[in-house]
Amino acid sequence: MASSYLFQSPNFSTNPKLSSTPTTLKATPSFLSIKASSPSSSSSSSSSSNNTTTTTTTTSKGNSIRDEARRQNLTNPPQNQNFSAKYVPFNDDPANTESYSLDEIIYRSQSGGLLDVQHDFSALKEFPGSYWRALFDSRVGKTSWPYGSGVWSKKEWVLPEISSDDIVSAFEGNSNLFWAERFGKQFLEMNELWVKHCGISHTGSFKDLGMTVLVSQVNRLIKMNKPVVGVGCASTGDTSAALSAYCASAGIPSFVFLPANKISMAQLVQPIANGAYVLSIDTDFDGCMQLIREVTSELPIYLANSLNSLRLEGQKTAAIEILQQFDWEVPDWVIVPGGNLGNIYAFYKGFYMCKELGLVDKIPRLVCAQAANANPLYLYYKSGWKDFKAVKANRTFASAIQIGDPVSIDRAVYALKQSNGIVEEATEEELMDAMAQADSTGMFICPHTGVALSALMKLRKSGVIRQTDRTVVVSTAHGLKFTQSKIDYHSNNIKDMACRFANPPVSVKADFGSVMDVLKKYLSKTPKY
Ligand SMILES: Cc1ncc(COP(=O)(O)O)c(C=O)c1O
Ligand SMILES: N[C@@H](CCOP(=O)(O)O)C(=O)O
Repeated sequence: MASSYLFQSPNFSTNPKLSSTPTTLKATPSFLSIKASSPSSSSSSSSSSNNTTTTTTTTSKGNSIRDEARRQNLTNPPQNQNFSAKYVPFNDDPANTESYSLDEIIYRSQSGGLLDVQHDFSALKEFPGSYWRALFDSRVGKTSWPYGSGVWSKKEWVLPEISSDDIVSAFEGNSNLFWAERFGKQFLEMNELWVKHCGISHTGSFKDLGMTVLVSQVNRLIKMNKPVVGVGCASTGDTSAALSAYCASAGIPSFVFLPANKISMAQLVQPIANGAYVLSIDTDFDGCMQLIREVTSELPIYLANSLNSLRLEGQKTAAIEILQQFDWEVPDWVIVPGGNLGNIYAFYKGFYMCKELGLVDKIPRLVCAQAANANPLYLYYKSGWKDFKAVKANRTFASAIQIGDPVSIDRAVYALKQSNGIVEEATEEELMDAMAQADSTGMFICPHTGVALSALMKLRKSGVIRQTDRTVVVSTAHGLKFTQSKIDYHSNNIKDMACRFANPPVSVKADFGSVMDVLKKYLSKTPKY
């Protein structure tokens, strides 16, 4: 290893106040050797792979699913050996031959532009679309390693060359495509409204999909003795939660830069609990992003934000999953809340690959929905794509998308242009009302999904999205991460907001008469079902 550093572990006081626990800790250069691992445990079987030893848990039958995968030679099925992928400059002149192995540590092209993971389509095209559909369908709901994961069930299209032994997975993906029957009918007069619940996931957001890929590749790099001592990110909460969980699972150190007091308590506690080295920095997300870019260019800490195109390889599988869940029928619209703007491109890429490789014959139109308080893409779109300006992102209840200078702006513009897409925005009142309305129909969504639903309501009202259009709203995080925003709303405790759908609890004395009085009053006003 070229150079390595030992970072002091977070040293929290015994009775810490959560808001003050992440502290600025000193990094002390020293030597640290990280042992790459498979998520592993103590017992019986062990094997050698490259230069490290992997120990795996045994099942009652004596074999772990990892062992079983090796035994069945699923680790590198012979038909996969022709598939490959490499980094190329994003959306560059096809005549440019610049490319890099995925085993290189590189985030930008020679010209400073974004990179993209390019798959060898000619090898993938040797198999017809029907082959891929059948293969992917055959893996859903299974426990075979690693294909039981919604991401790794598409391994050949994600990281075709990684050994299954190196994969770090929580069997993420395969998330619910929820038929939002009541919301669709009641508020939009639509029968075909679906919510892709990417937030019902291991760490409660869609970030798990990308992070399993990135951390798996890091695990491989460490096994190859590449100079990596840990993985780092700037975060509005969800990226750091996913990063710390996957790193903890693999025994790899993680470093997270959080904007102080700008993320929810539930999100803050996730990396703390998973043992990440957490820096709470007195700036906003864009400031943290700038810092992590500088730090990762100086220290052998691998960058985990979506600037790193590996992440998008995992995230794109949510798009493939949507098609799969509709039996390979293509919806008319897919609406995605946007912040750093990697995900909108990931969705485009997933749909594009399915079309290009013959699984479907078209792609849906994409909508990217932004909070009006952090809307650089929306403003760019409204200028006719003439004038991009980063903005200072203002506070929004959709705190995970409080981003003013998105790193993937070029990817987002490309995805929207290629899909005849649209950008919409939602004010604070609109997004909070939409979240409350959705919750009142049995969902429990995050404010970002409120942004996407609010965009849908506007597009329905203007007639752009029609009553019969099959529409998928991507729900990006679990509502339980954002309970404070719901508490504020339902307590009517938000300045300058009517909170029209607030449903505050009723305080009542602990006697039968008082309880009966309030119930009778309520029932006399409530419509009968
Ligand atoms: C919950 C949630 N929704 C939406 C987004 C936006 O995704 P992207 O940054 O890829 O645009 C993020 C992160 O940015 C997020 O954490
Ligand atoms: N919402 C994100 C912001 C960073 O986005 P990334 O996809 O570039 O990591 C977060 O949760 O941190």
